[in-house]
Amino acid sequence: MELILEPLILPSDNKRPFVIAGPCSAESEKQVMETARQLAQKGCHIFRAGVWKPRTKPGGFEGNGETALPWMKKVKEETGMLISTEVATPEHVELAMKYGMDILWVGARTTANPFAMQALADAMKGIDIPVLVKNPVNPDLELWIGAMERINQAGVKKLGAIHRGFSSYDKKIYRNLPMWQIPIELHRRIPDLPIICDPSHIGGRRELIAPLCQQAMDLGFDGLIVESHNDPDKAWSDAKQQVTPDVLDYILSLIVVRSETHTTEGITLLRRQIDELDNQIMEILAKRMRVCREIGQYKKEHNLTVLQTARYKEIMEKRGAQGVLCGMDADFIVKVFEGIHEESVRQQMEIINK
Ligand SMILES: C=C(O[C@@H]1C=C(C(=O)O)C=C[C@H]1O)C(=O)O
Repeated sequence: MELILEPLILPSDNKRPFVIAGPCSAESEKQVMETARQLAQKGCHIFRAGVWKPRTKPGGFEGNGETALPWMKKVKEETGMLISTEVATPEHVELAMKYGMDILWVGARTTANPFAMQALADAMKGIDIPVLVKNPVNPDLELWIGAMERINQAGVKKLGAIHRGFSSYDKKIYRNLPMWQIPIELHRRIPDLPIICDPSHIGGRRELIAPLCQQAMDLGFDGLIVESHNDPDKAWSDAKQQVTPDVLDYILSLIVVRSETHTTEGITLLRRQIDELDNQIMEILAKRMRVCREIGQYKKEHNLTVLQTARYKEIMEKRGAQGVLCGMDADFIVKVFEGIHEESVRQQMEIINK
């Protein structure tokens, strides 16, 4: 089904990105108000704080719940910022609305559960505020879109998606793997849906926030949601990935925002070159396949197997190394040649079985 969307019009000093900032959790009235005042002073227009916190294991701080909602309301009254929080159950939606929440978001663990999503969507019937849906924890684009469809069917048209990365067992640089190809594909499928990047949850570390914000801008994301705390090292949750309002302001001041639509003469000429080069790649590939078919004919006549592992291995190693010399990633070249080899084997199989 197609999403019926209305534009998300959120306050921002720039066309792009709009920025949502605030602590991971609303810990105390003092912490919420201090962080909010500092953020407002830096020109932030949308405040975030977790009121209900889904934690991996029991026993941790699970948020202050309804107690924190009057603090959020006070942020709005005192600073004029819009307020936003995560909702995971119908009760959360009801309470958030009761205290004047301006934006709701759905967390990754909830998005991953269709029953929870349907219950949330039913509770959202009749509300007219923006709802942002984080990607599910697993890299499943259909599940992400499905969650948004449920909310959209309930009548919520001001929708946005939040890319917060995907869980993996192997922890490498990132807390959650960015797998940028997934939000890129989401944008291709639903071009009018705003996509917001959450560098705090992708990176899991303060130092990664700036490069991730820049990457999101380079890919044309519409907004950012960043965790900011008045005293990050003492945060009750996600201490490592939060920055002070001051640091956040500095990070945002360094971001270069590029435009997607301003096509210049220069880029048109360069794209012509790309078309020409792609034509050459296609011709060369076709030539290579022709030679492979001849090899297939030879194999048929001499009763040889199509797959020649030693030769395949030699090609992969050589091309990988050549790719690196040409400034390309070895894994990328391996993928390209894996694809070429698969097609070459398929074509030879046709010949051998004729
Ligand atoms: C073309 C051949 O057949 C197969 C395809 C290869 C390729 O496309 O480069 C390499 C080895 C074989 O598995 C060959 O044996 O050389």
